[in-house]
Amino acid sequence: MSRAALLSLTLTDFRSYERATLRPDGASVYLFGANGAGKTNLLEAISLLSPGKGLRGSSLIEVGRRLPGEATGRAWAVAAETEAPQTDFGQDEPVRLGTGVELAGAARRIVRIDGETVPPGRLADHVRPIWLTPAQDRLFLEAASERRRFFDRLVFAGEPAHAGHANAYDKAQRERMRLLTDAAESGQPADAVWLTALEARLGAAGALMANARARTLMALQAEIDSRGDRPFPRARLALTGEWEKLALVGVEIAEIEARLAAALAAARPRDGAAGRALTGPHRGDLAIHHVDKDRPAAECSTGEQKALILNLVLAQAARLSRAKDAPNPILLLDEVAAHLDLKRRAALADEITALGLQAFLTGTDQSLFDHLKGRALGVRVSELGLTALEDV
Ligand SMILES: Nc1ncnc2c1ncn2[C@@H]1O[C@H](COP(=O)(O)OP(=O)(O)OP(=O)(O)O)[C@@H](O)[C@H]1O
Repeated sequence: MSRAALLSLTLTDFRSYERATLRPDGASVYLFGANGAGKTNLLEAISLLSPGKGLRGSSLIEVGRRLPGEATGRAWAVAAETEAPQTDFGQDEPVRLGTGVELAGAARRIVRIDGETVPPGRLADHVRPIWLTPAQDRLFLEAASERRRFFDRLVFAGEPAHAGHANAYDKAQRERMRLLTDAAESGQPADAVWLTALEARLGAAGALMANARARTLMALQAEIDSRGDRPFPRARLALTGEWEKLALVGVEIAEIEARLAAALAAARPRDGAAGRALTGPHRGDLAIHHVDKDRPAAECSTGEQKALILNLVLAQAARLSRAKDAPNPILLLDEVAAHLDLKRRAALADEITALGLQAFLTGTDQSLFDHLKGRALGVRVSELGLTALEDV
């Protein structure tokens, strides 16, 4: 597989943009401009070239352009061209990707690849964005669910099937809880056959989730440990969930599946009374330890935490950039450079270049990207729109 980088990006009625086009032609891009100029909006548009709600987790109606006072956003579109995979027979024409809604207020977005409407999951065949945003500055203060979500995105970038398993798990979980809470409220027993079928589904999807997380964790840890002389803090990672722990010690997936289904069956009365399932892969946490400081990440400074998480993202990007059968990840780094000291900023620029990755970075000041000059496309974002510098 080739770099699978973006050649062009066009936004129509997306957030603050009536229409804007960016032509990175496969290069990395740094976007600079005043607060509120529209830098993050561009990264968000790229993040929507993958299944899900993008880097802000917004609903579809929020992203359509709205003038002040308008209640509903317009119909919007994000279109991109990516490099076609390099095959033994050479390189094909660029792939055309598109997403958006055709009617304002539509509940589902449409995804098209080369003009054909496809399920959003197919985007992962072409683009795999991984992002780091200011929202993740609070990662270690937030509930475990935020860290799981963050980690699951990294897992997903390497194993797109993970999202399907997580969705199947959530759906079965909601159905099971509805049965159990209805039974608890009515005093009538729940349909045991139906519950058993749902728990079998939860066992199967949950075991696959736990396994994928464990696999990614081990690969990430190996990647972090193997990358020596760098100015980014090394992390020691752990998954605290009981099902991930089983996967980490090598318990077979069929065994995890059977044990999870049995644990859920045994927990019916307890879960019904609590109104939520008290065991399963929706419960664990990602623990990150700063190796050199020998402290949990939560006890580190804001800058150290940012550098730890960035190092995690870079490790995953480095791993995936070597994968033969998947597109390279595209890094979306929102306001990351401003948190890094000079040495780390230089190292980040060198690493993006050395890995041959396409990255999109934002910051208020052009000088934050001095190390990327000549190696990336600089774009000024202002009320005049996007103005590319000519220094690539
Ligand atoms: N649906 C929308 N329609 C029109 N404008 C929107 C919409 N959603 C957000 N905006 C506008 O987009 C702007 C925010 O853009 P963005 O978050 O990309 O800024 P930024 O350049 O990343 O700023 P900062 O440096 O402060 O992070 C705001 O002015 C906001 O009002």
